[in-house]
Amino acid sequence: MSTVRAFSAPGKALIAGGYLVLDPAYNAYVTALSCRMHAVIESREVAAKSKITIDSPQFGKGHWVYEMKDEEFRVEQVEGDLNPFVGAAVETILKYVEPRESFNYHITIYSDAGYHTQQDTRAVKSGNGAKQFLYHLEPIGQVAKTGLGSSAGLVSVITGSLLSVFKKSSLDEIKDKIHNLAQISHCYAQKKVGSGFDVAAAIYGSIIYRRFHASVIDEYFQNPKQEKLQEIVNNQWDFKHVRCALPPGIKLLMGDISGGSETPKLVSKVLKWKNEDPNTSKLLYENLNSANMSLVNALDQLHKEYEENESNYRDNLNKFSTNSIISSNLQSLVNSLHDIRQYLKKLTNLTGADIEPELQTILLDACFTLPGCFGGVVPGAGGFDAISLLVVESKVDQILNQTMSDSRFSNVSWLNLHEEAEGILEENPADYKDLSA
Ligand SMILES: Nc1ncnc2c1ncn2[C@@H]1O[C@H](COP(=O)(O)OP(=O)(O)O)[C@@H](O)[C@H]1O
Ligand SMILES: C[C@@](O)(CCOP(=O)(O)OP(=O)(O)O)CC(=O)O
Repeated sequence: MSTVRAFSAPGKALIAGGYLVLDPAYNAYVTALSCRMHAVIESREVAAKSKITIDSPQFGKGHWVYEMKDEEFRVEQVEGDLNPFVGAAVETILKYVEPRESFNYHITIYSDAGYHTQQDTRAVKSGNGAKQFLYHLEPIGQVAKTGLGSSAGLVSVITGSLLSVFKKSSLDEIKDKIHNLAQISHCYAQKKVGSGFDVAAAIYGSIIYRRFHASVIDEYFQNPKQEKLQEIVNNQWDFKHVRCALPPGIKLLMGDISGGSETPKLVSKVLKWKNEDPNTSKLLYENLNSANMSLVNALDQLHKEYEENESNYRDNLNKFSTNSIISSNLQSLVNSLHDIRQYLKKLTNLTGADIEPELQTILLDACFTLPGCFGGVVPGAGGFDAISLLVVESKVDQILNQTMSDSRFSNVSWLNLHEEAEGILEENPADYKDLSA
């Protein structure tokens, strides 16, 4: 195997399952996006001390060096500002691998344009033209994010690339271990055990996801010993990641609202209400979950319909987009999106958390009148960040044109994204040459 290898992992949109996914009783529907985080890893001549260097040339001060200190596999950062996600990924992997031979790995990170604002950037293409990335002047912490899960992608590609080279493995052989390690590192960097759907999507791609029990990771945080880490990472975790993808001809359209929301604040409001009113919350969670599962079921039925009779399926999509007849499976899709919104609106009113605030309600109602639109939701934690629509693919251009001159959509920027269902992938290192010059 070549000494240079490259990997990429996708960003995400949580289409259904926000808040519920924090509880291992419920499933969520997560779509992986065409916006990906990349890592190019190279083994360099070994120096006096074993070290890992990470460069993120698209951002100011994007340079971090970590040295391994002793036989305990302790890591010390010797260059760069604090980057908790990079630090946690490097530290955890070394503790897990216990490398006995000296090493000097150099990783270069590249992130696709969708993760961050595109203002004040310069585009740079790789030598062979296969990849293009935007370069910012500011350090990463000062560049506005879009909420597609940059830290989950980052931790996943750093973990994936290092474990692949240390173990001299292909991704498929070690994917579950990469997942477990990335979840642990991401939780450690965030100082909390979240639902982990973003890391799971970065590794496994578009998935129906049910979370692991927080105790799996808590146990290690309480006893952060090497043996414990190895035991936990090598164990089979009790969680669900079943591959999924949108049915053919149906496209996810994401609109950036650039209002911004703080997920932790929204989550704490919802959890407070849930504790204070267990009966009402239980009922609402159950109803919201039924609507979420109706969406999953409708998408599944549409796949089956496509496999059984493709021309009939395409005909139904056409009829829907020209506003005449709607087939029963497409009607179920419309109904499920509508129901999800009703329950998220209830959650908004009962908790006081701006999950589907009035402005988003007005916007989503307007979106429903667009040609070929099945409906839409506020993804993830909701708020003023974004909207996600499911639309007939052949109508996308018309939607983009129509909304450009319609004042109801003046605060929406349609994102240049689509579903790319694949999780972490090995890439061709030649596609990244001459980027960081
Ligand atoms: N391209 C990158 N290079 C280096 N660090 C990055 C990069 N992208 C993200 N990060 C790290 O992830 C942090 C953002 O994580 P977070 O606040 O969880 O946002 P997101 O919702 O996009 O995951 C950044 O402050 C930085 O530490
Ligand atoms: C509320 C949640 O269930 C979903 C949040 O989804 P987002 O996609 O909004 O996530 P961030 O990128 O971290 O803001 C919290 C969770 O599952 O961690």
